Amino acid sequence: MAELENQMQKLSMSDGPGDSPSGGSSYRPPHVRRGGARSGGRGGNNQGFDRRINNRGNAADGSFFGNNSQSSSFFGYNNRRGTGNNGPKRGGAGRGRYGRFVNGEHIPGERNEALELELFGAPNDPKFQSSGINFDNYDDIPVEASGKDVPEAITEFTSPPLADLLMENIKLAHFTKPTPVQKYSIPIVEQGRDLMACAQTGSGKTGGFLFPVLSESFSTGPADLPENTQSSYMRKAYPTAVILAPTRELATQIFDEAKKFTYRSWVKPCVVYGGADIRNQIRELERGCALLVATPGRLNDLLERGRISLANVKYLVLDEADRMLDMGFEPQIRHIVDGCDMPPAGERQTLMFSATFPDDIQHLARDFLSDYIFLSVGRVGSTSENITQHILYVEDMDKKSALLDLLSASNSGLTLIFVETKRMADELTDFLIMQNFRATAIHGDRTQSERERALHAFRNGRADLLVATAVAARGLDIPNVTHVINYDLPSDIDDYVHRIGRTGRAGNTGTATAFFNRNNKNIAKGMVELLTEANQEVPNFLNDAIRESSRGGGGGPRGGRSGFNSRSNSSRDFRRSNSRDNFWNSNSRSASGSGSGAGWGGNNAGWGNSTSTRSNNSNWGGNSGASNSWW
Ligand SMILES: Nc1ncnc2c1ncn2[C@@H]1O[C@H](COP(=O)(O)OP(=O)(O)OP(=O)(O)O)[C@@H](O)[C@H]1O
Repeated sequence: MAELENQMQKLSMSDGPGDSPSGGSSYRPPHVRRGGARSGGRGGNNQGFDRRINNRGNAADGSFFGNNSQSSSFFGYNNRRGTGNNGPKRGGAGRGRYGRFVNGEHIPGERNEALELELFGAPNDPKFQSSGINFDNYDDIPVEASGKDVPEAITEFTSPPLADLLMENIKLAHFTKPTPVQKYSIPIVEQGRDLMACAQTGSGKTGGFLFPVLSESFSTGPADLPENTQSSYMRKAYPTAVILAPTRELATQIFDEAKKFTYRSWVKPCVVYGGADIRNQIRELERGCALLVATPGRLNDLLERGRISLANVKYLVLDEADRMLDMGFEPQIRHIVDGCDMPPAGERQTLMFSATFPDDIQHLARDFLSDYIFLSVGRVGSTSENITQHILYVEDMDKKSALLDLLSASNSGLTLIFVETKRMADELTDFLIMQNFRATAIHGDRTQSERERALHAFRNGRADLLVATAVAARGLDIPNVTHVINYDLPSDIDDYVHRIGRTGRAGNTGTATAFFNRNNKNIAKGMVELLTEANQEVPNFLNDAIRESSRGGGGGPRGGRSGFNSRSNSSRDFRRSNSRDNFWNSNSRSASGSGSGAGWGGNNAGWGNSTSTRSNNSNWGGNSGASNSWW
């Protein structure tokens, strides 16, 4: 990484005159600077980590292209995973590992060493994310929790409030203490409240919803099946918890996390997503499903086929809700929440999690959440200081050379390269392979098995470069990603936040480099705000670009949802801005460090009015369409 930092210095903006907006800080390709010698690929052995080879399904090295990673990620270990040489007997890793809930008591399944190794890894196994040197710094991030009667945060993982079995599983995962979002979410959910939580990328939001939901489920056991269910000729799944996620990869990843923390419990997790064989998913659902992770489209499909009922749902989690709406899942989500048999807000608990919450998404919360607590760890949409950000001025035609320079300077860890189009992802991957780099690609035009193989290769380090479109921007937690390169910047600053958040996770450090030029003027302002806030260097050309934009200099598309040239305005709970409701005279907590949650505001005077505001929510689904243009 130090070498990379040095190389960054060499790519300094003051290299010489150019045609950047500031007139003197453009990137100079190597062939101009030093006579055209191109840097060779890391590894330099052209092992053919090629999407074309992937397409042929023809294992060049026989190690990963040939295997069917799909089966391991979807079916779960209880029926497909190999038993290995020293593996368990049939039934050891199979159904015997599940616990039971008998007469109000949770009886955990047997322990199984081989399965534990598979789920939790050996200590220091690089395939499993371990917390980094800056993990404790999360405690310094200011936390604000607003809403009525915000519960006191916990400071440690303890039982109570967490169920004993969950504590054991948390220990197996080598988690020693909760992250800020977990410190708050655990008591909030335990007390039956709804939650909208915003915390920086890589700061443990998945545990933030899984821990309390599982802990409660372990303690309360399965819900009774609704009446008349036995008469159906089809076996339906009646999950108690439903987690919606925008992409198949993220759904799979949440499922994998759920497998860890449900280990030996009565809670059987399942995952369903599009692009995979629905019959296999149905078969798996028929074996029972207490916690369902799903992408909205596939869940709708299964609901329409009568394979799932939502009548027993106690917990609904919307992970990366803003992205789901961006992707056009709005009608499906509304149908799932409002048009089927799910209990209404107030009778279920609803949790929304993301690192960014634009205002329009916060308004959505009015429809889905009831009397919720808004939690923000740091400023909404901020980036982690664990990520060192570099912005280089690079014209489009010089990007390939600049990329080669960067790659030749970094020789450890995995690098994720974001581009805007699927075509560009393929083109750049081909280019990198030609340069002897071990690259693969992930984007929406690849088949599901190709996408899974690409991710698998990247996770295992067999391909150390992954060229990706926005499909990989959200939520993916891949250990040892040390560098994220925005070869093409996104047009929405929130997308930039999520993309660079693939590095610098769980207290680890990482580097993010972006190629900026006139076409990206629309996010210059947002970037300056982000960089300043995260104590990063702000190059002059960004300020020049802002000035040029404000003079109406044109160029580049308009900004994303956040609006032209600016970041999302949602730095806090949007209900606060509704001063007529007198909403925020109420009880909030603001804390950092110990999470002790000193009172903020401190009086409850506002709740007469705010209660009436919330009571409108009982009509959600009825009039919300009219009042909320987002839908
Ligand atoms: N309490 C903890 N102690 C140590 N590591 C943790 C803890 N909680 C989560 N982690 C690890 O931190 C990493 C990031 O967690 P997670 O993927 O939940 O982040 P996130 O906030 O959801 O990120 P994103 O916004 O990108 O989705 C994971 O590898 C997870 O295993």
